[in-house]
Amino acid sequence: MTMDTLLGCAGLSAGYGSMAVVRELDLHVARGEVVALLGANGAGKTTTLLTLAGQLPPLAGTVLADGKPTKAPMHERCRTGLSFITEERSVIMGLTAKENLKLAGVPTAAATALFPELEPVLNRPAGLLSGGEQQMLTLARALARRPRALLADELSLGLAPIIVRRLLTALRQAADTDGVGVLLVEQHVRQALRFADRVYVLNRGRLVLEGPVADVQSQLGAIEAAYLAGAAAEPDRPEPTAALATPVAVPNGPAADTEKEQQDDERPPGGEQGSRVRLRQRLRPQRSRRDREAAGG
Ligand SMILES: Nc1ncnc2c1ncn2[C@@H]1O[C@H](COP(=O)(O)OP(=O)(O)OP(=O)(O)O)[C@@H](O)[C@H]1O
Repeated sequence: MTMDTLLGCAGLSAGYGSMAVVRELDLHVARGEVVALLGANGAGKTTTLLTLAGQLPPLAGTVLADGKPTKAPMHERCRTGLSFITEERSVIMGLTAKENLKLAGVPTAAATALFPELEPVLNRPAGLLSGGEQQMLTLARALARRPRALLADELSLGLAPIIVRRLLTALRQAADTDGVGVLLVEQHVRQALRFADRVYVLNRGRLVLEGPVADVQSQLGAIEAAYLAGAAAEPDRPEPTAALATPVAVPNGPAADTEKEQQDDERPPGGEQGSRVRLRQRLRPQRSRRDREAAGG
């Protein structure tokens, strides 16, 4: 961790009631970094983001903001430069795109400067926008407020690869140009790794791998096989740490459009409906309206 650390955690256990689903997690995101948090369905990614955002209290350990421990709730964190895009679409469907921006206090010009694609649809109800346009609106709303740190949970759920690239490009630019620190949970693993600087991989709530993307590229095949593809479907199998001892070469580097990657990109992200239902359930008792508005970016 450096002076530039915007958000992170040390020895964090997180979960629901007294049940920890994330254990002993150390993680940090520095200014200008895009960091990918990966893991199979149920690995604890959303729980981690909720806890880092101040939405769930930690069961143990410390959440860090600007390198210092914090217990501030999410609405306070949002006032001091945090933005959290949850996996639920957070635009208000009955309002136009322009009204959604106005409600968030974001000038239309600032949003269209980030996403010129929104210009022709500004007067359309958000509910009639495509999924990609809705997420551009969400991201424009979040980035136009110039956050210092941004948590994004499956921003590209269910979207076409070309839109995923567009959204991730915008995040990368925000990191490069404005120094935003981005922590990204993404189902499109290979896409995410093209844009990320570093990666953390969770398996059943525990960190099993971390490092710069360049260092873990060679292990990507093993990581996918061990933690990202079948792990959720086979919850009782032994911890597959041995798989990582034998790095599997990935024939094409991150910039190549391989057939495998194409398949990865085209694959419908798993557990969409389940994730959304769970998110709603876990937030219902705790989420105030103010939090929801803040979370929307
Ligand atoms: N409100 C809740 N109460 C109890 N357990 C929960 C609650 N929400 C989630 N869980 C459990 O916590 C574990 C981690 O879930 P989490 O949603 O953080 O994983 P994830 O990696 O984000 O998965 P996904 O990719 O499916 O969104 C899972 O076993 C899940 O069933």
